[in-house]
Amino acid sequence: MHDEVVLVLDFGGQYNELIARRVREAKVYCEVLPYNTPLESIRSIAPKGIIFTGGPSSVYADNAPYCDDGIYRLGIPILGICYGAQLMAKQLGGHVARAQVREYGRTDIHIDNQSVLFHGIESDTVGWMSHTDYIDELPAGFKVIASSFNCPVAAMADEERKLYAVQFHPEVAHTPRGFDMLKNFLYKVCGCNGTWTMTSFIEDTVASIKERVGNGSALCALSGGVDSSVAAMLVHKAIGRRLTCILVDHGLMRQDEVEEVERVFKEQFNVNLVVVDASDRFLSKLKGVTDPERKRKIIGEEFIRVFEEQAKALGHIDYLVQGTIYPDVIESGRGDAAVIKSHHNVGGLPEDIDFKGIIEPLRNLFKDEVRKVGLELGMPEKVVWRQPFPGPGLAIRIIGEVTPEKLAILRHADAILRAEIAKAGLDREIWQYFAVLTGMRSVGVMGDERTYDYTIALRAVTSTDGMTADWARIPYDVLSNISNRIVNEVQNVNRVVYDITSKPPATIEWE
Ligand SMILES: Nc1ncnc2c1ncn2[C@@H]1O[C@H](COP(=O)(O)OP(=O)(O)OP(=O)(O)O)[C@@H](O)[C@H]1O
Ligand SMILES: O=c1[nH]c(=O)c2[nH+]cn([C@@H]3O[C@H](COP(=O)(O)O)[C@@H](O)[C@H]3O)c2[nH]1
Ligand SMILES: NC(=O)CC[C@H](N)C(=O)O
Ligand SMILES: [Mg+2]
Repeated sequence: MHDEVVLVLDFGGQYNELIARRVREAKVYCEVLPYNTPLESIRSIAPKGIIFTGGPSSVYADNAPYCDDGIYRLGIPILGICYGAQLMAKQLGGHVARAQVREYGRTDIHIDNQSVLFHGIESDTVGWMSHTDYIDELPAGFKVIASSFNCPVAAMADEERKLYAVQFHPEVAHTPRGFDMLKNFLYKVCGCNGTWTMTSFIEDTVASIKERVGNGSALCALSGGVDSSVAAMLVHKAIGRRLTCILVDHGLMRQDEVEEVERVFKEQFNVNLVVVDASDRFLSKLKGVTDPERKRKIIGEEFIRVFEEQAKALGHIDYLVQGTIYPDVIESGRGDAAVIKSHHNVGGLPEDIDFKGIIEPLRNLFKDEVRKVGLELGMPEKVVWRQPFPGPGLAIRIIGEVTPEKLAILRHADAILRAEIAKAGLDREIWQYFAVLTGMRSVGVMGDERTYDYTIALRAVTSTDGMTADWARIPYDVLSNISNRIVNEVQNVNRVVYDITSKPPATIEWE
């Protein structure tokens, strides 16, 4: 279906999808596959090039992920990054050892810009490093094409066989010429033309949904968020009125949210939309539960049960559509990556699901790419630029047990925060902003009387893809208005604090 494909083989790095996304930014279609994908499958895809990602293992450790070494004889250009570079060295007869001096972060490197990989780049540049091991002996046929003070083989190449390896990470923004290096690999080494665009993504996706669903029907879990709205539009383009959207009111939504989503969807889009009030059942399942991962799993399971019941009520439904995107997948712990939190729609999914299959057209994209698709589909800016809201809703913004009383407090505080941010004109600049009910109580004085009430935390972050984030520098005056209004207007709150941690080491949500 695609005239040029590049494969990214996944060896378990946290940020490896960044590589795929850079490839797409260079207008080349790209897929991420597990490191142990059989050679026959790779051959049948006939990629123009292959990129190996980094990963947490050492190549000489037991159980280190190894790909089939026949891959080097396919005649397909390969670029190994970090762990991927070390693996290439090891498998082709070189040697990898623990480095005397490990390198983390910004590192000066000297490159040989005669090598195609580095064409057009000044010979003294910067590479972002993150490694404990290094290549201490080259495999036969390779030469060094970059080095740093502590790392003699910061990059190596066998230009004849079109095999390249870099110890640093060209995919991160902190390697300033990294994108140019990747483009050299794609265009000059692999011979890609860069013809892929978001329009072709839409065409291909719609075509493949058409083929998969055939004459069948589908149910879309629609939250009103940008991911599920874009997913719904793509499926709607493919199968029209055979799609029904279900919005579950789990009682964990923000103030007026259900009514607003219902209005926008009924007015703006010609889709079947059913709103299900399931608040009682979610709240009763969550009663007494305090562990964040358990909350997430309970909500994930209950979502699916509601979808199954609705599917039965509607008659015959084959597929469930979800707006899952890549960060949901990676943080839930895919392949060799660590579990950070179980996103309700991935790690929180139950094992037995009563649908023929799940359709997730956005599973490989980042949020900002999803927004591009939405704009391309002509969706209203209001929907496309909506701030993200997690499926488990306010349940993961109330630390500890979720109760109707706490929900009422949080909803009110959150509505004030959102109104003040909008009033200050900051809603587009800040990626996500919300209130958290910390579950902590402290002493205050109001009207000369002692109070012992809850603390609300404000969380506001800037980000492009939700994978990393920084706390937003909200002007003090705006913070002050928010704080005054919350303690004055919300019952049972006597203190407001502002969360000033980035991600990592914190995450955006508190649970
Ligand atoms: N209340 C809900 N009713 C139905 N489906 C939901 C609900 N909340 C979440 N989902 C499903 O779970 C998926 C993941 O939720 P998530 O919050 O990541 O995406 P989103 O709501 O579509 O977009 P955003 O991240 O911008 O909020 C959604 O795309 C949707 O398919
Ligand atoms: O649909 C979702 N289901 C979930 O279970 C979930 N958990 C976190 N998020 C959202 O993902 C982004 C990253 O959040 P974290 O830094 O808290 O992991 C932020 O935008 C979060 O709001 C979720 N979205
Ligand atoms: N970021 C990486 O890929 C690290 C590779 C390997 N684990 C090392 O420490 O050298
Ligand atoms: Mg959402």
